[in-house]
Amino acid sequence: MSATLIDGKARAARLRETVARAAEKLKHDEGFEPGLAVVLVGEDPASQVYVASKVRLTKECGMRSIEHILPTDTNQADLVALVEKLNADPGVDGILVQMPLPKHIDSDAVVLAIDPAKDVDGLHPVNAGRIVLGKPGLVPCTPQGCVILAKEAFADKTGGDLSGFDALVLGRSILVGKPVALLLQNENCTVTMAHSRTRDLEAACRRADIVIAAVGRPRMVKGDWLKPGACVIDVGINRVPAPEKGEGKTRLVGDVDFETAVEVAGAITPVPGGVGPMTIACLLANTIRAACKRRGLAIPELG
Ligand SMILES: NC(=O)C1=CN([C@@H]2O[C@H](COP(=O)(O)OP(=O)(O)OC[C@H]3O[C@@H](n4cnc5c(N)ncnc54)[C@H](OP(=O)(O)O)[C@@H]3O)[C@@H](O)[C@H]2O)C=CC1
Ligand SMILES: Nc1nc(=O)c2c([nH]1)NC[C@@H]1CN(c3ccc(C(=O)N[C@@H](CCC(=O)O)C(=O)O)cc3)C=[N+]21
Repeated sequence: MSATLIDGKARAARLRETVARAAEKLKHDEGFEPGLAVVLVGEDPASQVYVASKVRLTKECGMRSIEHILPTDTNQADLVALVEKLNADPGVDGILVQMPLPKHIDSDAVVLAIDPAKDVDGLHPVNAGRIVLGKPGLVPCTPQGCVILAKEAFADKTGGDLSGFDALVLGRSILVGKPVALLLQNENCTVTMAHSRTRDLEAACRRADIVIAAVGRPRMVKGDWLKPGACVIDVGINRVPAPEKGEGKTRLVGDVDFETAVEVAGAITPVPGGVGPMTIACLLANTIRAACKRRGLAIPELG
């Protein structure tokens, strides 16, 4: 049996369409364009690619993109000063500081400087706390994307309701693992969080109806670790050598061994074309939400 592919690229395009419609309505009814500020420090090539697609898609959705590209040797005080300037700028609705930051900068301090109302990455402790409490707030983009894709996989069976399913989250980072585990609990899943000290990872995986893999280890999760029919959301973005494409060439693979997993899973996200595009679409959706909330406007349903 071969799993159904969960098409993150198509799902993200649909979400961006609703974002574009909401942006157009804000422009027409309220006379403003939501603005997203992206801050990139240094010249990490992967980060440059992500920032470029964020900028392009922000504009495509009819929103304003404000880019700040800073040299690697930017000091922490200058970066925090820029964040504070963006906090105070009424034309800026969302602020994203691309991670990872250069080693000499304390990224916690930078995230803490972001106004929680403009924290479209959902990384500020205030927004992290809101997820823990199950209260509305800005939800981190990748975890949000994972839940949307899991719901998509169960659309036919349960109408997208995830209640009662056993979910295994592999990885416990602040950016992905922890928040996705909390979101799944808020969706009434029974959640297990696994990490590098988990004793029997394979057995934990085999019990799960939903597996979220966010470890950063290329193709770690094998097909025979999965319960037949499981829904597999592969967050991993790993660039590996691809000599078959030519000398020095690389390709992207996930944290799941797609070839064996696709034979056992019921539904699976590909890499690329799975969670990655959802992350950016959710960022744009968060920008609309932040723009409305800050101005006391009703937050539109974005799907
Ligand atoms: N698609 C997207 O939009 C995004 C993709 N990513 C990708 O997702 C992946 C994870 O990212 P991120 O959460 O930031 O990574 P981190 O490196 O911050 O966290 C990795 C987690 O995996 C756990 N882990 C590492 N090795 C093992 C192992 N052998 N067995 C079990 N658990 C292990 C770690 O455990 P411990 O805590 O014990 O150390 C840790 O909790 C990466 O490939 C990244 O590129 C990330 C963000 C967005
Ligand atoms: N403050 C902050 N917020 C983030 O959300 C954040 C970050 N820093 N740092 C790095 C990670 C990584 N990340 C991705 C976004 C899009 C794709 C994406 O669109 N991927 C495409 C392929 C892209 C390619 O070909 O390289 C895909 O999977 O189809 C991947 C990864 C966001 N992150």
